[in-house]
Amino acid sequence: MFRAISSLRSPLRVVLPQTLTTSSSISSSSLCSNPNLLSSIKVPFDHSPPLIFSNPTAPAISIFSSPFSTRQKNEDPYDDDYVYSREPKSPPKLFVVQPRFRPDEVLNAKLSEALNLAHSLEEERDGDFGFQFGDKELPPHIIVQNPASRSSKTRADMYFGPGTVDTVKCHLNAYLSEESLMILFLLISNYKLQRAWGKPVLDRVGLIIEIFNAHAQTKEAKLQSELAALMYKKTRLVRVRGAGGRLTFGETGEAEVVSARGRGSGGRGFISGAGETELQLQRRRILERRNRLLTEIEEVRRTRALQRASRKRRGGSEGQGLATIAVVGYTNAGKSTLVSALSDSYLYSDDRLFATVDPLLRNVILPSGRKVLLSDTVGFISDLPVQLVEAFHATLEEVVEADLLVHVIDSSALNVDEQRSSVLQVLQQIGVSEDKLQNMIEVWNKVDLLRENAGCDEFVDEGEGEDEDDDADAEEEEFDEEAELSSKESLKEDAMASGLSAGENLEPVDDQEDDFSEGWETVDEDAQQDNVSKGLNSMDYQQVESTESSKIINPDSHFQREDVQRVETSAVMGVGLQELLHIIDEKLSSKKVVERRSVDCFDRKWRPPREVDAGAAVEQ
Ligand SMILES: Nc1nc2c(ncn2[C@@H]2O[C@H](COP(=O)(O)OP(=O)(O)OP(=O)(O)O)[C@@H](O)[C@H]2O)c(=O)[nH]1
Ligand SMILES: [Mg+2]
Repeated sequence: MFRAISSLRSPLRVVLPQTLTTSSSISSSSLCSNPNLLSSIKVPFDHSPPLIFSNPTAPAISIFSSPFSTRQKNEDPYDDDYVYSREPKSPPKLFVVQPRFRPDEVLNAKLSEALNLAHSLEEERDGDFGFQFGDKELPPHIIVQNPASRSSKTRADMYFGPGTVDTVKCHLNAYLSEESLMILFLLISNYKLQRAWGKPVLDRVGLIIEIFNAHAQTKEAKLQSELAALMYKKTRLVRVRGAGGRLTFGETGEAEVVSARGRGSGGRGFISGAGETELQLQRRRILERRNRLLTEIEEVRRTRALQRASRKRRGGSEGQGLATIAVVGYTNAGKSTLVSALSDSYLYSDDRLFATVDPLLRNVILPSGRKVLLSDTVGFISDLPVQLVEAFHATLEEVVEADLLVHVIDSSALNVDEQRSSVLQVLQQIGVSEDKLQNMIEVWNKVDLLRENAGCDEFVDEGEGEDEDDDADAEEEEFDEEAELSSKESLKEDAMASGLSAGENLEPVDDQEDDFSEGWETVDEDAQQDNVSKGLNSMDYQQVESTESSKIINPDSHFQREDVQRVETSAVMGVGLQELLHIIDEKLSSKKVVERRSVDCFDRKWRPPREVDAGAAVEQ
């Protein structure tokens, strides 16, 4: 069977406009004074509606909104919506600031991913997105000098040197309206940059978490995304020592003490505490909400465990357990498309990154007649935010507990090696056993694009799909986790209500002893000046190092094993699917299948990998 490849929708491929790649060499003064220069830089952007903050009725929780600017003094601290919400119908405008990397292939891969991430942020409505992904214009972007080059002009507090800060500001003023947001990749968000640029600054981690929030549909995914957003927010609360040494909170320098909570008069005419500061208030609320979310997520986790056990008991036609195969891989590798093709069912797939946030199970009948479950799950990304890994505990446990893993790799990706190694690292870090990693099947997907690039317009379909009877018998079964959860909801709500009314799980806040500022990021401008001479602060280095290192980790160094079974597929063309099903069949029936065992993968604190190669090539 012949099929034309040209009919396929190819994934987003970013071609860097020449004007952009040279933009970092434009001095800020010449840029600001020369309008022609500005207009020569291609900044495509539509006039989509502006972001609206603080809509108290909107259910979506956003980390975009700043606690500094949207704090409502009289809000009910126990109101679930106290964490600032935004209007879900308004996808934010983003402007991407991409530090330059060498060589150009690395820069292209990083920029492509950055733009794709920024592009992917859109609220899902009624199970659909407002725009076709391919119809959207790329967000405006600029490439700037990489601060990791540690030039003498680099400022520890601003991350970038003053020239770069000014250049970016000129672009922002020229292209973005007041409501627009900006995203800054590869570094921590920084309130001083926010102040300098007059825009909220969001880092890559924050954007990824925000995309999860926007794309989550089921209750489970929403809970976990919100938890990740909360934890991200918590680490971004800052206290600043401003002029005169006075401690203030956030960019606007609001007064620190905001309530009398924590003051103990004891009726004896003296004050024993200084009151609750804005930081303490914000942190206390985050912790309270976190505890409530954790309670609900724990319930989800228990329900999932029960469902797994019941699936296991139900068994297949020959008495074996109903095996679960987790389909894992980098985001956009084609996992959902593959699961759809194998199970002859429909799963949402799109070029948007993190199109799938809610895990789904599909029935598949293997060539031997054995029935198994394919689990389509959330995609990974390099330097996966720790907040997400920790919050998505319940979802990732499905991967850890699966009988077999199928790793889908986008063989046409610019940075395919980096993507592959990132996934392997995440799998290791969430607690997948070494045996399971060895037994994993590697699916090199999108081979049609490789062949397309090699100049072939068509290729022979190897006949997969001709024997459609096998698949036709595959009874589609979607495990509606929501429905199964609903029967438990009343119980859960009762438990939560009683727990909260009894004050359990809430941190005490009555005494001065409970100093909620402990462990908070305190920015002391004097101390920061010391860091200027040393270059960037340690957090900045960590971010940069981990990002730069991710491109140079040799994926083959640790995972190159002769027995790793690889199969080439094109999920959209139906190529390689039968071969894959046969391999799954063999693996499950052979003794190689690793015994299911419970691994508590989150006992230890997960941290992003830090492999650094001295050969990292960064522009100096
Ligand atoms: N050309 C080509 N495109 C493919 C193939 N498989 C998937 N795609 C496309 O790649 C894009 C991403 O596919 P998905 O199935 O959503 O990828 P995913 O891994 O589930 O992505 P996330 O859920 O976002 O992690 C979609 O536009 C698919 O149509 C393939 O074999 N060839
Ligand atoms: Mg998917």
